[in-house]
Amino acid sequence: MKATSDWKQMKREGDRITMVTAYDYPSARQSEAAGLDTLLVGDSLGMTVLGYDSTVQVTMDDMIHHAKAVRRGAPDTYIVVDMPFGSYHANEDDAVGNVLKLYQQTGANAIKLEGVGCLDIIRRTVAAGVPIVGHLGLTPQSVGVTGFRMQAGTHDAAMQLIEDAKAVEAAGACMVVLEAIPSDLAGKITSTLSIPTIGIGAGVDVDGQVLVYHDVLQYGTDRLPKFVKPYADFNTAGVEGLRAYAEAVKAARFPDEDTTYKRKVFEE
Ligand SMILES: Nc1nc(=O)c2c([nH]1)NC[C@@H]1CN(c3ccc(C(=O)N[C@@H](CCC(=O)O)C(=O)O)cc3)CN21
Ligand SMILES: CC(C)C(=O)C(=O)O
Ligand SMILES: [Mg+2]
Repeated sequence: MKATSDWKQMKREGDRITMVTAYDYPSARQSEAAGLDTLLVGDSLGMTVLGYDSTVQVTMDDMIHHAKAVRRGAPDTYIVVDMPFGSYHANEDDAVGNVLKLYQQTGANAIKLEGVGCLDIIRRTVAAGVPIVGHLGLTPQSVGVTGFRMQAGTHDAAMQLIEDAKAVEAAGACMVVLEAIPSDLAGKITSTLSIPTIGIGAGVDVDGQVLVYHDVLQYGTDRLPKFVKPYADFNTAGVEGLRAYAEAVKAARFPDEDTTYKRKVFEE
């Protein structure tokens, strides 16, 4: 398993960091078998596996439930878990308590928080011993304010994001996710920071990439964000498999010899 101290070293050596989201035991098992450097139990699980229209409805209990399953499926992979909406903005003491709770109860290796409004929480939880990942650019928990669209598209907003990224590093984060921003800005931030940047819709000039499991594999998703390139088609494979199963049942071709217990318990 990677350690938090490995991330900066990978950046220095130009060894690109691979990350994918995982939400449950089977997706975690597959991701570990595929050799991903790190997994993210993203609050995007609210959309991909719970069917909400945003991540805002996701709770601490949801994150704990899913993260524990991911840890069981990927015991030897570095796991980052998202703090959900509402768990770190009401007041700082509760926020710190919730970070510690998520870290302690799930066996996560790091906890991720969105935005630049939580610098004190990052400082306090890193001081308490929790590795923290930042997340800037499009921060989906602010969908009501920003929409799901590219961020920092003007020179001023780009300059601000560079300052925000420096502040997140200075607060003690060990990595930062950059979501849906122009690639030249992501490149600038990447060369400015000594911690790795993990891009999603941030171009190739970053230190690593993250995508949503269900997007990479086309599993239960229909409309994909602009920045997604799918690498498999679970939708087609799944529907074809289920249709074949239903047809076999209708035609009494399933169950067959091999899938039937044949011990006789009644006299002829
Ligand atoms: N399945 C999934 N994949 C993701 O990458 C993802 C989630 N869910 N849920 C949480 C956020 C939301 N994300 C999104 C969703 C859509 C766009 C998108 O396609 N934006 C378009 C339309 C912009 C507009 O409405 O003007 C774009 O071209 O940027 C971007 C990020 C990224 N995250
Ligand atoms: C898209 C990534 C960065 C995320 O935060 C999530 O999946 O929740
Ligand atoms: Mg998230």
